[in-house]
Amino acid sequence: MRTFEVHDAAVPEVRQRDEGLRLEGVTVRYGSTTALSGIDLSAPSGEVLAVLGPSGGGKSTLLRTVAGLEGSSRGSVRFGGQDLSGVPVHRRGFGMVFQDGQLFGHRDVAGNVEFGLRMRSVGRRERRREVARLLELVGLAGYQRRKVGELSGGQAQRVALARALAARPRLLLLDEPLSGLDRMLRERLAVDLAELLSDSATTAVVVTHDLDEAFTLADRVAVLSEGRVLQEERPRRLWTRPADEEVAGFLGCTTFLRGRIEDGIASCPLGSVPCPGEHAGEVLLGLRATGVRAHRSGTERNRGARGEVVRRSHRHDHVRLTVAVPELAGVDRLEAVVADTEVPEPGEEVALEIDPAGTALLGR
Ligand SMILES: Nc1ncnc2c1ncn2[C@@H]1O[C@H](COP(=O)(O)OP(=O)(O)OP(=O)(O)O)[C@@H](O)[C@H]1O
Repeated sequence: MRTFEVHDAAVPEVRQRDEGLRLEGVTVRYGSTTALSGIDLSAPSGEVLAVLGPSGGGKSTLLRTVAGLEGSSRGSVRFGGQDLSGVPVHRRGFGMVFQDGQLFGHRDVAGNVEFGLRMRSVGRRERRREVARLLELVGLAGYQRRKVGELSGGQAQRVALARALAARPRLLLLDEPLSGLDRMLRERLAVDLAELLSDSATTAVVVTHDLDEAFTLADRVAVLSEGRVLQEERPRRLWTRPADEEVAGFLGCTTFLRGRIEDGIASCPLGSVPCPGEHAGEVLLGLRATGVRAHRSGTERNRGARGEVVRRSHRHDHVRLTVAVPELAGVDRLEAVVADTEVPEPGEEVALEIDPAGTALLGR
């Protein structure tokens, strides 16, 4: 059985009026499993908060809690200053798109999208125009009369998204909204959706484990793991200044090197990274694969560290290498990238240099 605990904090009503969504101290348990533990999070009015994290971290539970699907909240989930405890799902005025879509099977695509417009008492001609506009937005122009049962999983998900947007909810809750789509469509829709949310100043919470989705859509990103918020930040800042190795690891850093900052430059055995304004001292650098460039030794690009290629794998626009680095203290192997015009063989020696664009400074 699930228990739901909240610790109500006395925030003055005046300050909360335009605050959008605010969670304080939310704890949700399933029997002996604590799915959420003392969550403090907010999505200010008009902003998109992405909640990112590994599988089982509590993302869906968080969304369901905000939606009111978890039963009796007791006051620390608020929207626009209003305490939502006791407010049932259908009275919250929130739009939801969950992974399983949940379309009305007895209505066609237009009937589903139209539903939200009818709720807003939009006239017939305007409804038709709006349905067409929303279907075009989600890449389903002309699908009005298609039966819901004849849609692919990804198409159904897009209809669910159009239906939620049609209702112009005061808060939009999206659970992996683009996960069922192929890469091209996902990228296009993420950009369109970001634009739409921003133009309509919609407040939204997007739950995802996809970094691109989170960073395209969000004004702020929260990293949730094992029911706790590890860090909440503006996307760019989170990307370049993750709090610790766990967050950095989730954001793609695979190698960690000790370095030192002097005069706004962080130096480590692989090279240096400009970091203007950072105070001098020890630092831990997190390197993504794209933060280490490899060159065949014959090209003699630098006098930095060297390593031996252990493995290589072809990606769509570059080749990724696993490189053994006996010279580097504390690191056996690291991931590096190499241009696909100069791919070394396994066993070959490569020179390594740091690419600041793929690095992060931890704990700053
Ligand atoms: N109905 C349930 N009964 C018991 N435990 C549950 C239930 N739903 C979720 N949990 C547990 O709560 C924790 C958080 O689950 P949740 O589904 O919120 O994670 P998630 O981050 O959304 O995962 P995913 O990315 O895999 O969807 C997990 O440990 C999960 O096993």
